[in-house]
Formats: sequence, C-alpha cells, structure tokens
Amino acid sequence: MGSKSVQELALNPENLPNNYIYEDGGVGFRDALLPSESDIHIPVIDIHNLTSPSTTQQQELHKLHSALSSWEFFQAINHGMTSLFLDKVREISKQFFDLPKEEKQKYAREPNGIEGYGNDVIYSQNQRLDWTDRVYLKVQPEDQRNFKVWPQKPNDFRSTILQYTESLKQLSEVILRAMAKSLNLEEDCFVKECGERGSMFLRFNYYPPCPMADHVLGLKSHADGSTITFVLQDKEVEGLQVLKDNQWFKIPIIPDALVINVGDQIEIMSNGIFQSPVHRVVINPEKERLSLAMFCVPDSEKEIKPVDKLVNESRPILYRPVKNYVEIYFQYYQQGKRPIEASKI
Ligand SMILES: O=C(O)CCC(=O)C(=O)O
Ligand SMILES: [Fe+2]
Repeated sequence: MGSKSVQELALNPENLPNNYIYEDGGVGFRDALLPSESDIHIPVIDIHNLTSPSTTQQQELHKLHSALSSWEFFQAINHGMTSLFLDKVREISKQFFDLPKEEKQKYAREPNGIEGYGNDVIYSQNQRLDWTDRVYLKVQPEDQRNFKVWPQKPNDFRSTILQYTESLKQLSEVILRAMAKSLNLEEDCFVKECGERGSMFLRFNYYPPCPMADHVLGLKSHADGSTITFVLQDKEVEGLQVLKDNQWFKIPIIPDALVINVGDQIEIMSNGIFQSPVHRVVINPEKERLSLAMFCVPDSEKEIKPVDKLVNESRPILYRPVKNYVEIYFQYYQQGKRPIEASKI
C-alpha cells in the first residue's frame, strides 16, 4: 500500500497530498439533488414479487425493466436477508477498519496486486487518488479464495462474509433471470453467458471524514466493470451519487435495501439496452462512511458479447466481444477512462 492509509492522512488533514485534491473541480460535490427534490425517484423493487405467481411477477418485471432503462440503479427490498444480519455485516467491516495498523497490515495487498487491504494502486504520477481505504477479496469461485488476505479479526469476519456471499450469489441469479425475462429473453440467457464459474469480488470501502470534502472524492466517477453490483450502503451517512442527464443525484439511504446497478458487462450483453451508470462517492466532513460493494463477473474464460436476439436491423450490434474484462478495467479506471470504450464498435 502507498506510504500512508487514508485513515492516517485523515488525522492530519491540513497536509493532504496534492493527488487527493480537486482544486476547482470540487465545487458542488455535495450539493447534488435528491431524486425526490426533482420529482423523480430511484425505483424500489420488491425481490419477493419477482419470484411470485404471474400477475404480481409481471408487474414487478415491468417495474424492473423501466428502472433499468431509466436510472440503471434500483433499491432492492424483501431480498431475504434480515436487518439483523445486514447490521452484522456492517459491524464486522467497521471492526476491521478500527483495528490497529499492524493487524490490518497482515492482510495488505501486494504492491501491484489487487486483493487485500490497501488504497489506490498507483499507475502514474498525476493520477487522482480516492479518499478511501479498502479490503478487496475474490470470494467466488470457492477454489480461488486467497485466504492469506482475508482478515481473521474480528473473529466472525470470515463466517459472516461467507454467509453474505452465499446470499448474494443466489440473489444475483434471481436478478439476472428477472432481467432476461424483462427483455423477453430466455430466462437463463444471462446466467448462461456468465458461465459455470462466474466470479464475485467483494470490496469494503471505508471513507474517513475529511474537512476538505468539497475538494476530495471518496470514489471518482466511474461505471462498474461487473454484470451487476450490489452495494450495501452505510446506514446513516450518504455519499453515493449517480449521473443522469448531466445532473448528479444522491442515492438516498433505505436502511435495509441493497442498491443494485447494471455494470458494463450487462451493457454489452444487452447490446446497450441496459446501460452501466456513471456514479461517484462524496465525502462527509465530520463522519466516516462505510459501504460494501459486491461485483458479479462472468467466468474469466468466457467471451462476452451481445445476445443474438437483441441484435437486429433496427438495433445493430454496438459492442465487440470481450474476455476477462476485469483485467483491463483497473488500468482504465485509474487513468480516469471508461473501459467500455474498448468494446464499443
Ligand atoms: O460506496 C458506495 O456507496 C459505492 C461504492 C462503489 O461504487 C464501488 O465500490 O464501485
Ligand atoms: Fe461503483
């Protein structure tokens, strides 16, 4: 990891390294609109309804389709995980970042590796840095778990994360099937496209408070390289924003909802019908914020391309096939570029 964690930098905020600071670009970071202030709402989807008998399911699929073609973000409720369990997930995450530096360093990522505890990988000198410390773990498939970088403290860290992974693995299938149905495709078409050995990456994002919140970003604007992403937001401190029609909107907190968004790989598979939204995270001057993002990605051996049925004369093919998209993703991201450009025809 870089010489200092963001958590350490936050102790001495008068002396921030230049790479964290947006001199003028920062104006207005925190005055994004709440969708409700503009008469529009981030859709809320009831997952139970997605798997209910016909009429209820049809209505919910319709809602999902319109959510994904407008905001590309939605909040999922009734997803089967209890409030108590989600609190537990947040609690063990917080406990990890509260540990002494020496303990956290045991799980530090390799200088150029991506898994483990650390902050931004530095690719170039003038790269903008994100005001966040992370733990990044490949949690699926099982035989690719690198337990060397999985925290052992708090004691129930691993067991809680394994349970969380299992729940989201099941939920991701439900969502991918529902997405396909909402496009009148074979129900299993996206699931199949992801292959037998789809991967899941879990990222714990810890954003310390920063008095220069108008001049630093927790996460610079980006779109995810996943098929879909699940975000468990902080229960009290907001920060996630989505760009729509050139305007930033806050994603409001619904305490037990999971925020779900389309990633680049569903944009490719759906031939651009569902698009991967640009989003960012702003910082709070007084309060820390913690979130968990779970990225679902296809088997790295599988080639991803637009589904045949979504390509026709009026909708020509818009994307080239891609393979192991995650690989190129980070380099593009750290240079502030959008990796999806590599696939656009
Ligand atoms: O912190 C958040 O709410 C969102 C995190 C995110 O967008 C990401 O990790 O890709
Ligand atoms: Fe993201």
